[in-house]
Amino acid sequence: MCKEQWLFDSVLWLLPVITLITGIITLFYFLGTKNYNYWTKHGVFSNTPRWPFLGNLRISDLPKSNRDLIKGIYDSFEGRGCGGFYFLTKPVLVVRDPDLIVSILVSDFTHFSSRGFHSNEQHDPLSKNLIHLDGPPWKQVRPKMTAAFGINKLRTMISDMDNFAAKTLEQMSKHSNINAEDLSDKFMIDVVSSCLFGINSEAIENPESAFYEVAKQIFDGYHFLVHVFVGYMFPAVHTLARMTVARSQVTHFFKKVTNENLHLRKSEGFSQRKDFFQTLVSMKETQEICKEDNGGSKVCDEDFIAANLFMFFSAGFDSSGKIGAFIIYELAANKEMQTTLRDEVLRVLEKYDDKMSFEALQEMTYLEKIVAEANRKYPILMVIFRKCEKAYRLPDGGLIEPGINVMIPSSAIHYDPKFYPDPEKFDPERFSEENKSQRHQGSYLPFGIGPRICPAWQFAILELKVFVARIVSKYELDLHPSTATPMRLHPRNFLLSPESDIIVNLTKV
Ligand code: HEM
Repeated sequence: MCKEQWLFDSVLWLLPVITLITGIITLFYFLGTKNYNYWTKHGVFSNTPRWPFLGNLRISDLPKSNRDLIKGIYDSFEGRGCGGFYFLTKPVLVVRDPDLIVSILVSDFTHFSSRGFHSNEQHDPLSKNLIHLDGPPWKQVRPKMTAAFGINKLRTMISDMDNFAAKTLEQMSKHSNINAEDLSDKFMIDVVSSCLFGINSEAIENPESAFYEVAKQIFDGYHFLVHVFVGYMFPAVHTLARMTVARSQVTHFFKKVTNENLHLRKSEGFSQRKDFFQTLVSMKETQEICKEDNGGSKVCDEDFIAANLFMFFSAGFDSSGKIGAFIIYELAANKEMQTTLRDEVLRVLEKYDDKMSFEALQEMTYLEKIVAEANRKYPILMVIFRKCEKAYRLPDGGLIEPGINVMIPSSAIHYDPKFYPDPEKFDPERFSEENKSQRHQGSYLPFGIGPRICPAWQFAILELKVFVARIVSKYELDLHPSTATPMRLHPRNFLLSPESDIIVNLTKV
């Protein structure tokens, strides 16, 4: 074959291959960037993404912790009230301005009443819980559930909380040091199980407590994080992969506990108790609507009770448990603060004959400030999630369409020196009456604000106060040399968590 012929044949062969490769690259580029003008089209500022499919994320972001990733996104809109972010190819509105935060979470709530967590109800019995409900069913069940946390009900729970604090102290007396997260989790598990569900979970006393075992499985690994992330960002993928809120053994456990508790209550006569479990039972009996979809409306059933027992148990023990551990850490790291708190607690308890009561807790104002600052420095949820339900005009004219996800990066706001100078410092005086009165409502968001605020926020504050007050009244706390200082945070956990154990030495006072 002559040279010309060979060249001609090669070009003939190569031409379709080159065309195919060019076509694939063009298609890949087109699909990976076709959404990138979404924010510009809707009049919202955004930073131009560099790579197809990655959106505004960068490869260098991947090793970052969740908290640092959120801070990076927040910082990328410095000087603006909000900005359009491309999370991979998905447009998400990120809000910075406290005025706009208050509008979205409070005054214009009707546009943003949904959280946007996806669930696969047909094959996930635990999905019908308050955190995952949106739209009319959420509006219908939320006030009934919140009523179980009214201030008069909370007052009656304090003696129960204090009994568990006494059991905690008894366990502590057997050891010279403690694992703060373990201790705090066990206290919160027993308090939530008893006060809300009338169940004795025996987490503090019984090393083989089934509730403690299942609690560890709920947030162990990344099951919940992946479920929330994929469901929020890519609901279709979530449905296709039949993702569930919890692993199957956890689902089985809460269904079984619900069934047993229902039988027990039936045998006792339902009207005996007035706790949260009873609220759920009443909602089942009055056939409250808890879901509306294409298949019509669904009423509260036994799965609805199991789903909310699961979610209130999980949300209840883990968030408060972590804050309890962070407070112990801060007290052990700061002896002066610890002594001031102990003096206050002992003085007030003496006045009330060592009886823990709502009034006594109210007089512990330094404790109040410490709990508030712990919730500032350790914003457990890191982000408040919303989904736009009704088209919304931003103050500068930008349009937010229904279906668009909204993220309020509370952890980054809590570390913005504009709101909290020297943000790494644990400083209870940020919550003096004077400082509190000057703070913008939209810059302190540990529990959210507005109609979708954490329904149990006062319950959480009370249990934390009882736990911390009793411990400092009996023990001097010092950090064990094995505890990392400064504290390192877990890079990937769904909730803000310490990376390693917080071990604290105990000395009786
Ligand atoms: C220090 C402890 C706690 C913190 C920091 C915390 C924080 C939060 C936050 C930030 C939200 C989202 C609010 C929003 O989207 O606007 C939330 C919602 C929720 N929390 Fe808490 N929480 C705590 C304790 C508890 C406890 C003890 C329970 C139950 C016993 C609980 C149950 C819930 C539930 C069910 C929701 C969903 C409410 C809804 O969607 O209507 N939380 N919490």
